[in-house]
Amino acid sequence: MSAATRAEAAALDAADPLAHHRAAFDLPDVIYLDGNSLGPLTRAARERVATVVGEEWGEGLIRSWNTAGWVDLPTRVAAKIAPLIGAAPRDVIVTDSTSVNLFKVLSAALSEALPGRRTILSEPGNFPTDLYIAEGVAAGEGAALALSDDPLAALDESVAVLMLTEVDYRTGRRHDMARVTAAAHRVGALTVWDLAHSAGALPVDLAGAGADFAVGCGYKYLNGGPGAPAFLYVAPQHQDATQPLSGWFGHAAPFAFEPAYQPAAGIERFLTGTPSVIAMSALDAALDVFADVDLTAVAAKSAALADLMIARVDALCGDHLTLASPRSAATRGSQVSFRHPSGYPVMQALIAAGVIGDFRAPDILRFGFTPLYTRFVDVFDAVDILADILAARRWDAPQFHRRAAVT
Ligand SMILES: Cc1ncc(COP(=O)(O)O)c(C=O)c1O
Ligand SMILES: Nc1c(O)cccc1C(=O)C[C@H](N)C(=O)O
Repeated sequence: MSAATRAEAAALDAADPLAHHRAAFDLPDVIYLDGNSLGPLTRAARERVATVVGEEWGEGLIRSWNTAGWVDLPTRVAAKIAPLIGAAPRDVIVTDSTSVNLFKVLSAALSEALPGRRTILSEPGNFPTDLYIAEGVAAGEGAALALSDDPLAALDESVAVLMLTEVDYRTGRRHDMARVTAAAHRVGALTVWDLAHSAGALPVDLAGAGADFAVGCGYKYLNGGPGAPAFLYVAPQHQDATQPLSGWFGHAAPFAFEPAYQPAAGIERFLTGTPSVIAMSALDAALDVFADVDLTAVAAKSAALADLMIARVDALCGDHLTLASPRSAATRGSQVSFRHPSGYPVMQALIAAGVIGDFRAPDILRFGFTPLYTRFVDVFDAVDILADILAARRWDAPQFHRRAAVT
C-alpha cells in the first residue's frame, strides 16, 4: 500500500479503520513521529491526573490508598498491558523503571540458570541501559557479560541468559522472538526480552514464544507520560525466583511490618517500594485507548506508514539519505531510520519546521509510527518538508548545530 500523491494518501486515511482513535489524543499542531520515544498525552490521562491530584490526593488524602484503589494499581495496570504482550495478567506487574526492572529480572534469571552458567549474552547495539545494568548485575553476581553482533551464532552451553531487545532502538530491526527463544532453550539458556519498542506497537506473544522474562516501557507506545512506570513479565515457572531489591511492597504481608523479609507469592514479589500513584494513574488511563484495538491492525498500518515513508524518501531524498532499517516490514518494528552525515542539524531543522522525529548518534534520523494517531498525510507531508530541507541545505545554519542536553 503506498501513495504517490497527497490525494492518494488522504484516501488511505479516509479508508483507515483505526482513524477514529486519533480523537482520543490531545495533540498539538505538529507532525509527531516520535511516539516511540515519548507517547503523546491522551485526553483520558489529562482528566485522570486532574482527578487523582484534586480529588483522590487533595480530598481523599491517605484514605485513597484504599478508597481509590491506589494500592492495587501495579496489578490493575498490569492487567491492561498483559493482553498487549501475550501474557496472563498474573504474570505481569507495573512498577519502577525499565532499567530497575531489568536489574530485578536479570538477577532472578541468573538465579534460575542451570548450575555453573554465569554468562549473560547480548548484542553491542542493545540499548545502553540494558548493557549497563547487565554489567552491574554481572559484577555483583560473579557473572560475565558477553556481546556478539550475531547472538544466535554465539549461543552455546556456557550461556546462562540471553538478553535482547526485540526491536532495535536505532535501526528498528526486529528479532523473531519465538525462534530466538527456542534457540536459547535448546542450549539450556533463559531469555530476557526488552519490549520497550514493541509493547503497544506490534503483537507480542511472550507466552506463545516461551519467553522466560521481559521488561518494557510505559512512556513510549503505551503513552503513559514522561518517566511513566515500566512493566515486567515473569513466566510462571520462574515466579519462585528471588529478586534482590527486596522492598516492603514485595513482602508477603507489607502491613504486618515484620522485621524479616518474606517474599510475596507470585509476581508481586517483583515489587519494591511505594507505587508512583500519579504517574501510574496516567498510564492506567492512557491504556484505555487499547481496550478495543487489534494490534495486528496496528502493525499492518504501521508497516504501511513506514513503507510510504521509505517510498517517498527514495523518490525525493535518495541522494541525501541511506535507509538504515530493514526494507521489509517482516523484520522491522514500528520505526524507520535513515543515515545522514549531518543527522543532528537535519533533525533540528525538521523539528523547527514542525516535524518531530529524533536523532540517534552518530548519524541516524529516526521516525516512529504510531497508527492510533498518525495519518498517511502526516507521513506524506513530513517527507516533502524533509526533502525541501535537504535540497536547500536549510539544516546548515548555526542554530541547528547547537547540541541540546537531551536528543
Ligand atoms: C530498549 C530500551 N530499554 C530501556 C529504555 C529506558 O529505560 P528507562 O525507562 O529505565 O530509562 C529505553 C529508552 O529509554 C529503551 O529504548
Ligand atoms: N527515556 C528517555 C528520556 O528520559 C529522555 C529522552 C529520550 C528517552 C528515550 O526513551 C529514548 C529511547 N529509549 C530511545 O530509543 O532512544
